[in-house]
Amino acid sequence: MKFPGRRRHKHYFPVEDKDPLINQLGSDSGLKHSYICGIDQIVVDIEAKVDQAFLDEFGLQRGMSQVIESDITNALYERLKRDNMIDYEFAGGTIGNTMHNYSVLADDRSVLLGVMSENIKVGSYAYKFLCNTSSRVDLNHLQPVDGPIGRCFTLIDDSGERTFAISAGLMNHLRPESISQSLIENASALVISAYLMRTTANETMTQATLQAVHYANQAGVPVVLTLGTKFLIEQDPQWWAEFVEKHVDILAMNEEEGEAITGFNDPLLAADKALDWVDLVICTAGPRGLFMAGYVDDRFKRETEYPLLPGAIAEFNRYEFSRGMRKADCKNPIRAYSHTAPYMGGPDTIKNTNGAGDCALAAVLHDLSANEYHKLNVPNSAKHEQQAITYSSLAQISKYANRASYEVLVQHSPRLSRGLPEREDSLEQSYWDK
Ligand SMILES: Nc1ncnc2c1ncn2[C@@H]1O[C@H](COP(=O)(O)OP(=O)(O)OP(=O)(O)O)[C@@H](O)[C@H]1O
Ligand SMILES: Nc1nc2c(ncn2[C@@H]2O[C@H](CO)[C@@H](O)[C@H]2O)c(=O)[nH]1
Repeated sequence: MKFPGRRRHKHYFPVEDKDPLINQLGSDSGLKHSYICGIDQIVVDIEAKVDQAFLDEFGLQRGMSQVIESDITNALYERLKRDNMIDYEFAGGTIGNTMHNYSVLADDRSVLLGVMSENIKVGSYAYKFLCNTSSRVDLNHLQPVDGPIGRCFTLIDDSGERTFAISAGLMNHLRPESISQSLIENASALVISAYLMRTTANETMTQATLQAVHYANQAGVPVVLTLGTKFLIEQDPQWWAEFVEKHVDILAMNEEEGEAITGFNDPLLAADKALDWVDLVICTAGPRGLFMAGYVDDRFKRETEYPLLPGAIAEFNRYEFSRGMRKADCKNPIRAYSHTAPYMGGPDTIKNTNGAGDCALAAVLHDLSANEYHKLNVPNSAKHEQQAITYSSLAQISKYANRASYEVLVQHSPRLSRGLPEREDSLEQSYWDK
């Protein structure tokens, strides 16, 4: 587990400089390891720039992620090939991306559950998926299937809006019996997306996911749900709200998905509403940055040193220096919120926004897992007198998440090609000399 950098609010990730025991973490030998576990529909993204006429030609709805039948898939693929429109083909999937990015950021193990073709030809989509996934992502628990993985046509228009057309292949054929109970029970978190509930009668992905969620709920392993796309949630917001309340501990969404599930279009109010159901909320808001909301016990709350912010909840960031806790672990739970603008105000030129939210979630997962890792290896640390679920404060985590998603904005793919720099170029030398 990587604990990079020095702990300063200017920096993006904390290290407990003052705790001598932390030095034990310098050498990795003999340490207990934590990992996170994610489930996904295994897909390769096929990216192309298109216009509205192109979407109309194939009956695709702009901005949506939709599943397409094989006749449309074939026609679409032929057309993209014929006109030489494919920009790149790269491993994708919202949780696949998140696990990859987590492993790159943390330089540590994550486990990805899903299906994989049992016979793989060099150059096939299955081959591409494996080649484009970090070697730190453990793929040994994938369930073999006799057929292709999924394809996700990622069609981007002039305004940067993405339309996803999914050719499912056998991506939804993960079976409940392929989920290892002990693997889930020993994870720091189980990470799922709303897409996993979009299956047809003969597909078993939804049952497999519910099986994993059941194991996690029973064992007290935090279930992290990312909402994927607002269109899915809008179909039955009531069902989603009940599912989240019953089974989910940490909810990640963007502002549109937040509105779909809570009815509030203000990301702060949406995060606040979601806190009625879960312990921690991450709500990304594109160029407006990121909101987080969580609980802290009154005796552990920490006041911010930053200016208090106006908003739908007055001075909402007052306790943003607090580490997040489960509501059930608080004697007197109070709500803490944080907002962070995009890192460096956002890049001058955005190359790609696809997967920026997935990357922000990966950074939050790094912080959660770092807390578990620290607790496993230094259980007597003063740090764990507080039964927190995060290693850092909400303010610190959201900075880190924005820093990580910035990296996606300045590259062409949703998957990080390398970790964050040990020393940020933007910080002056004197900062590092201190
Ligand atoms: N136009 C932008 N300018 C500056 N920063 C941005 C912009 N778009 C995204 N970001 C950064 O990326 C983070 C996540 O973005 P966004 O809200 O678009 O996620 P998302 O819609 O969940 O993305 P995806 O579903 O593709 O993963 C934001 O919190 C912000 O830090
Ligand atoms: N698992 C899954 N991922 C999707 C779906 N639609 C879009 N995505 C992924 O979302 C990612 C961006 O967040 C892309 O890399 C896509 O692969 C879907 O239906 N299921």
